[in-house]
Amino acid sequence: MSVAEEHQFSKDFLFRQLFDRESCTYTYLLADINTKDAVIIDPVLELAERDAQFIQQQGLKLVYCMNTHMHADHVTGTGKLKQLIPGCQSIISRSSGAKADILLDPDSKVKFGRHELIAKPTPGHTNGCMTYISFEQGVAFTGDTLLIRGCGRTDFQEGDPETLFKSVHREIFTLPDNFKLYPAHDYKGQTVTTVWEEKLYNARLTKPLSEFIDIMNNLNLAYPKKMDIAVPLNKVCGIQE
Ligand SMILES: N[C@@H](CCC(=O)N[C@@H](CSS)C(=O)NCC(=O)O)C(=O)O
Ligand SMILES: [Fe+2]
Repeated sequence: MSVAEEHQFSKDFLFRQLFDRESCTYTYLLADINTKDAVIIDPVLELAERDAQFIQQQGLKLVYCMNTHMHADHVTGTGKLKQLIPGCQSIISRSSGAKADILLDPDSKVKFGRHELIAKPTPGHTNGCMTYISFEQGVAFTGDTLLIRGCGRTDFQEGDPETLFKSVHREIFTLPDNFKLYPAHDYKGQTVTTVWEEKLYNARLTKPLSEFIDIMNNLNLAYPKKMDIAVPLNKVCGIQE
């Protein structure tokens, strides 16, 4: 497998990767180009107006605001987008413990136009982490479970290294090699990876489980600056009027 053989999006699938410079969060806008039905994954509060404007400019109808997990480092833009775009519904996993219009169970499908995302539980960074997969488009949105050449930390919320390792090996590394992986964050300017690349080059997840656990238990990262504000707000999917 090489970069040239990456899975390509179909012509009626709109994909946009948006970025928040402050929290280094990636937000993804996906849509059915024919029906205009759209979903957004992991929006950021401070950029909700940017996202709403883009959705309006493209003539899209935002049906769902989805979160891969209950974020600890930024406030989700879900609540704000629901105010800006009436009718759109919030989505998160049931196992997150957060409140939302729709709570996803394992293998739940999120449909927009003729497209769909399948929710696969990938706990370990938090209990409620989901990876959203489009098998037709060959793409997975991994949240903080898998980051490019790394992975989400496991030292707060319900983090557990062994659970994360098993989630990735069960749900992500079993996908076809040419599937593209889009994470919720990148701190080095990387934008996308593939299953093949991560199985070969991921600095943490290519290690044996015992070594992985040791790495994760010794990251010594500072807690996210906004954690005390973000977690309670994200428990209700962002700001409420
Ligand atoms: N410095 C940032 C927080 C950075 C951080 O902790 N990132 C998380 C994802 S957001 S919950 C993470 O899992 N990082 C893994 C890693 O290896 O960096 C801030 O203050 O917001
Ligand atoms: Fe996170």
